[in-house]
Amino acid sequence: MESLEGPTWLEKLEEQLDVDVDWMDPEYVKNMPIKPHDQTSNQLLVNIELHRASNADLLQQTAKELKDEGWLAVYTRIAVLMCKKNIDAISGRVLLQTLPSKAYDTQATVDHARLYDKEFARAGIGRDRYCIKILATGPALNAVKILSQEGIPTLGTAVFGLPQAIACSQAGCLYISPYYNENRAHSDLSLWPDVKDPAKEHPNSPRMIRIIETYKRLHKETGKEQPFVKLASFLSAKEAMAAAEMGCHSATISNTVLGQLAKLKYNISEQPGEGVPKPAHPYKNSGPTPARLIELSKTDPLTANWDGKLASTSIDYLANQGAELEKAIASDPIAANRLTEALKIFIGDDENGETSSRKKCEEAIAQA
Ligand SMILES: O=C(CO)[C@@H](O)[C@H](O)[C@H](O)[C@H](O)COP(=O)(O)O
Repeated sequence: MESLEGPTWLEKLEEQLDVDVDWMDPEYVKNMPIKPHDQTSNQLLVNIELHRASNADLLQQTAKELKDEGWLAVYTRIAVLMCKKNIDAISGRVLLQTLPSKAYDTQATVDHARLYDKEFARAGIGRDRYCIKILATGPALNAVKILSQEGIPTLGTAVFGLPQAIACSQAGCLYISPYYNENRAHSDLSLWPDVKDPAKEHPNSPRMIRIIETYKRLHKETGKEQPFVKLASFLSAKEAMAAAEMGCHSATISNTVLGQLAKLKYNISEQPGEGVPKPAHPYKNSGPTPARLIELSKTDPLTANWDGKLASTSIDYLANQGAELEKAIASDPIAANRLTEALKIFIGDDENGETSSRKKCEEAIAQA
């Protein structure tokens, strides 16, 4: 008979890394079985909240206040106020993303992040309780460089390979979010590599391990802080467990996968591998890659005939508006295609993402 004692997968995972909630509904967040660290989001998730009946009055009020400043002012203020509803239910930061439609425009990205900063300050949320998600393109990471100098915390997102991760370190990101699965796999499961032992068999694990090993090395060699790896885009509970074993600092997990993790009883004999209890700091005195995963970093199942060469940490990926990063992304079909798809999905259409939110805010302004 199944034991009622012992932790759930979710409780076990929280012992090994920081669990974050990738969902903004305040009712959900405050009723979670564990207190999450960060509350992340993206344009799809903000758009869902914006359309909830429970936020209709807040939207109309915000539109009234800011009707002369345009839709982005309304969007930014209400997104911050929707995050504020969760701030007491989490122990860490709330995260909002700059516009995906401006992912190749440095100045527009700087301006939008500064606007978030202003709105967070107005809402009484300090720089230690929020973080701005920025798409990891060459021009947008140049925006991060400016924002880092101003003390605005950032997360480089939609990271699909080592060059983007190194560029995020050079720009001064606090976090990065590599996507374990490509965005399209969430709606087309034929694109999902649903393997038995994700840490070892998921084709993206080698890239994750290379990023973590590179940050550990850079931390040791330079003494400089490196971004913490917050893995995103999971499709199953076992993938989230794999994030801990691979050595990620945190995992941002959708309400669906969090629900699965909370239902499963943890039994080590059924796990292919196991993470270690979370260290005080991910890179200071960090342990090695687990022995059973060590060979992975020499492979790249996502690249046919991979030459085994690691992206160099001495290249300045940010110079000339991020020209070297753009070159590196263009030469890696996986990173290039997945980044293009992520942008397309976040920009969205009449029903989803930035485009739908813009329409909703413009309608609210018209009625104000
Ligand atoms: O990157 C973060 C958090 O930093 C996530 O919100 C990330 O956008 C998502 O996990 C992925 O994009 C997958 O989300 P979705 O396409 O299912 O909404």
